Amino acid sequence: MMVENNGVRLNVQVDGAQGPDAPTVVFANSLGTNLHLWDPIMDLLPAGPRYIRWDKRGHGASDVPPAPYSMGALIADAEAVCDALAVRDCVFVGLSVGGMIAQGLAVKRMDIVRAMVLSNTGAKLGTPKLWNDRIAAVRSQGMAALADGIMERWFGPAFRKSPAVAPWKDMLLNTDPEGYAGVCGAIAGTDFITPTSGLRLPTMGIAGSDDGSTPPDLVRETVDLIPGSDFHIIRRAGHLPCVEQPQEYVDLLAGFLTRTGTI
Ligand SMILES: O=C(O)CCC(=O)CC(=O)O
Repeated sequence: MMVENNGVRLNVQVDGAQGPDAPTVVFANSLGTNLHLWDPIMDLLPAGPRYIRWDKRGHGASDVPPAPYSMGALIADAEAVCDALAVRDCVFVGLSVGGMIAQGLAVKRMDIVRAMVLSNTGAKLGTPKLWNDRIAAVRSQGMAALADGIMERWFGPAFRKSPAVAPWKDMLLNTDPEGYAGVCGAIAGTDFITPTSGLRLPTMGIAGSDDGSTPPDLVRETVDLIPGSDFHIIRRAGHLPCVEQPQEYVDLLAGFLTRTGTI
């Protein structure tokens, strides 16, 4: 289905239970990926909840407005998706920039987010210079010039050398450079350290031992801003542990859904 936010159409997929009465888990994906990032875990997730995911603006089958995007716009997109599907009290799982969206949405809409999973993310990612250099590179050279470096940060060495890496590299290469640059702009302008420090909700952090984008210490420092949070490292995984170690990822999610009374 398509959901519109301020003239931008967002591609949304709902799996599992249908309808707002079921406990709901919402997934927000990372830069250069689309909602199929979550495909490897979908069949492993516990039955019962409604599972919602969408393509961020500029990614997948969603519209590609001109770059740059603001983090406020990405959060408003998440809000529009959740409101269109009458989501209340969900568990919001955000990976990387998706985890920034989780933090921003939790600050803005506690009625939507009851608990969150901050996966491979931070309250602040990199520096404005890093993102502005990335925008300049994608604009002048396209996605292909960035792809090998990104694969090194996304995946551990064994996965990177295996044939399994090909569809994920294709997903990146098929990302619209305008959409990619747009989301880089949103990350460049975001520092959630102060707002996230004020959050009080059940939170679990997940990191990948080989993550070259958001290393374990960054994820740990971020979830430590929220009292009572817990933190887990998945071994033999990089920036996208839901792809590299799907069963371990689901085991952590299922444990969190149980602890938060979602299932
Ligand atoms: O993955 C994200 O959403 C942002 C972090 C990043 O830069 C990933 C990468 O290394 O390309």
